[in-house]
Amino acid sequence: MPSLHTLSPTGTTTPAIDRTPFCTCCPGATVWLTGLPSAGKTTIAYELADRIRAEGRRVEVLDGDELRRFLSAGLGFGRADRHTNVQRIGLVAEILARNGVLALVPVIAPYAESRAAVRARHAASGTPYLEVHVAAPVEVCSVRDVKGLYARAAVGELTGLTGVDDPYEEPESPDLRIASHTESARESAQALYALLTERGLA
Ligand SMILES: Nc1ncnc2c1ncn2[C@@H]1O[C@H](COP(=O)(O)OS(=O)(=O)O)[C@@H](OP(=O)(O)O)[C@H]1O
Ligand SMILES: Nc1ncnc2c1ncn2[C@@H]1O[C@H](COP(=O)(O)OP(=O)(O)O)[C@@H](O)[C@H]1O
Repeated sequence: MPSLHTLSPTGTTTPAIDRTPFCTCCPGATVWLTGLPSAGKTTIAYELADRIRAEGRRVEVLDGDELRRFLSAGLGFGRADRHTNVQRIGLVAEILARNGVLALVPVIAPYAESRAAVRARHAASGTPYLEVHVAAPVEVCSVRDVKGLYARAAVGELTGLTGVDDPYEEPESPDLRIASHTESARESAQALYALLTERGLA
């Protein structure tokens, strides 16, 4: 059953701005979905975004691929560049979240130190932050191989692939760990929705 939300007034004067009524009763938050390539981060983020948007919440998916084309253009996949990428995305997410948006971030973020810095930035501004480990193991991810990266790594066309020949530091105590290899994407999105509800964020 859809939850009850308070709706803001509908504006009529500036057509260029989306004036769709939106829920103002839940605070914004950042939900960072970390995990290996093809673990299911993007699928879960968009599935959840559709559901939450339908309830009148403002929600944005900060898609790693898209952000790397613009915000992080020119960055590679070495440790320093991945850290920079994650900090930049963390900043954007925090700005959105502290302004009432639910920011869903399906980005690998392989280093615990990078993730901790993003969490600390949110804590400093009192902005809710959830870390979700999308935990399909590399054996499953490499079969899914949505973008063909594992196949390219297997024949030596790609090096530095997370989980293959580049590190992935698993979160030790995430707010939620999703077994995205033993359940459907819909079930995974539902588990995350349940956590948001429990924390008063949806
Ligand atoms: N070497 C290597 N390692 C990992 N990932 C790679 C690599 N090369 C390209 N890609 C593709 O880049 C997508 C975005 O990466 P991210 O910005 O999420 O990575 S990171 O957080 O900066 O580590 C990431 O997207 P997802 O597959 O959705 O995770 C990959 O498809
Ligand atoms: N429980 C699940 N959660 C998310 N994706 C799943 C799940 N089960 C199977 N999948 C499939 O796994 C693939 C994950 O791809 P994607 O979401 O692009 O991964 P990532 O963003 O982590 O690289 C998709 O083809 C999706 O349909």
